[in-house]
Amino acid sequence: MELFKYMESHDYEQLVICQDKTSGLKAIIAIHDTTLGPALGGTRMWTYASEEEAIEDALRLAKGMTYKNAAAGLNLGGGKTVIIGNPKTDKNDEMFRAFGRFIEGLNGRYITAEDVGTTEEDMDLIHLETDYVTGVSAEFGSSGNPSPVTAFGVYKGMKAAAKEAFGSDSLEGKVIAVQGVGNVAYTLCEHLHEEGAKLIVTDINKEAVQRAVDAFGAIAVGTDEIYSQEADIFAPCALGAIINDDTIPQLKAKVIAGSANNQLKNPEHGDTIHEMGIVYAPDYVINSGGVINVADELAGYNSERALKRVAGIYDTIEKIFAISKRDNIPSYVAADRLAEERIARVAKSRSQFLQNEKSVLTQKK
Ligand SMILES: NC(=O)C1=CN([C@@H]2O[C@H](COP(=O)(O)OP(=O)(O)OC[C@H]3O[C@@H](n4cnc5c(N)ncnc54)[C@H](O)[C@@H]3O)[C@@H](O)[C@H]2O)C=CC1
Ligand SMILES: CC(C)CC(=O)C(=O)O
Repeated sequence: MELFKYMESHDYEQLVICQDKTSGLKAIIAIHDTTLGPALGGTRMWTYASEEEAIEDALRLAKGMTYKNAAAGLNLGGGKTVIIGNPKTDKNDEMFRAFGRFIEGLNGRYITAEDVGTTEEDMDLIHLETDYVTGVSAEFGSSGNPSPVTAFGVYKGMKAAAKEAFGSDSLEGKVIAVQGVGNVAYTLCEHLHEEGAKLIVTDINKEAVQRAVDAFGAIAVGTDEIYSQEADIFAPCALGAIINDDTIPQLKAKVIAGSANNQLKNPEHGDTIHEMGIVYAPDYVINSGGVINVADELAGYNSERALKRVAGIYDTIEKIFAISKRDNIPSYVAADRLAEERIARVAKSRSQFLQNEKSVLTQKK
């Protein structure tokens, strides 16, 4: 990859490579855009096939956070970290403390939280070294693990998508195929089951599948069979790039609404499902509940306020469908437009000169 060329073409601000030999930390912090405020985005720990793949993932996910935070109406920019390693075997306390010190060194340009492979306990270790971390334990007056709130937001967004597709937002009796029943999807299934939806689930983890079968009477299917189920709604809650040339022809669902980041393999796949009449709830909008929740910590966490804001994902999704219809564009383009227009408006409103202690006018002769 030609790094500067890539960063320039996607408007990235900064890439920080952090290593600590003692703990084995190998982290990449990507900051995409801080027009709206400091960059907030989680830390992912994953085994990457190469360093290049890890850098690409950090950059891609950071840009996604810029759009997610902007569309959610947060005064925050976009960033993300990936730590290279196996979250089951390669973690140690010193690693997260060392990482916390690197974050502290950025002096508030980047604030972290949980993502795939990291936990509340990891955030608590980071918190020993910096205040620029959210999703830490409730005992520190914080919001804790964001996954249940992400799930609540996905549930609300799915209802808005159901209204668009079926004329009613009731999920009672709807057949919903859920891909991956991990942290977010398990709580999502709780909401769906409570409302009377019929669940079909898959996961590479057999225990996770069994848990959903036992708790919700879900029907278990193989990982390759989930796309072709006779379902009303497909809820991707595991991996990215699962809407692609192979899977689209198999889909029978009229709605795609799930928590996974970067669901469209390429933008063209968003065009194809739009042309097929499938109602797609853009990923970074429907899954923004977690970041809305952790962002609330920055103002002193208030769970009632945060949940009310997360419930607003329903309205944001409705607004995106309205833009999509008005401008005759796919919903993913409508979401991008919403985010980009907000960033452009704020950039313009902040462009006038403001005197501060570094200004030429205040420098002592
Ligand atoms: N946790 C959160 O608050 C947020 C999560 N997300 C996204 O939502 C998705 C799920 O996140 P979590 O539930 O936190 O992760 P998780 O790791 O707890 O759950 C993911 C599940 O997917 C399963 N899985 C992996 N590969 C699979 C495959 N090929 N087929 C079927 N299942 C497979 C895993 O075994 C696991 O049970 C991720 O894409 C994440 O980036 C997005 C926003 C916030
Ligand atoms: C809790 C969030 C900060 C996690 C995140 O990075 C995301 O929404 O993808």
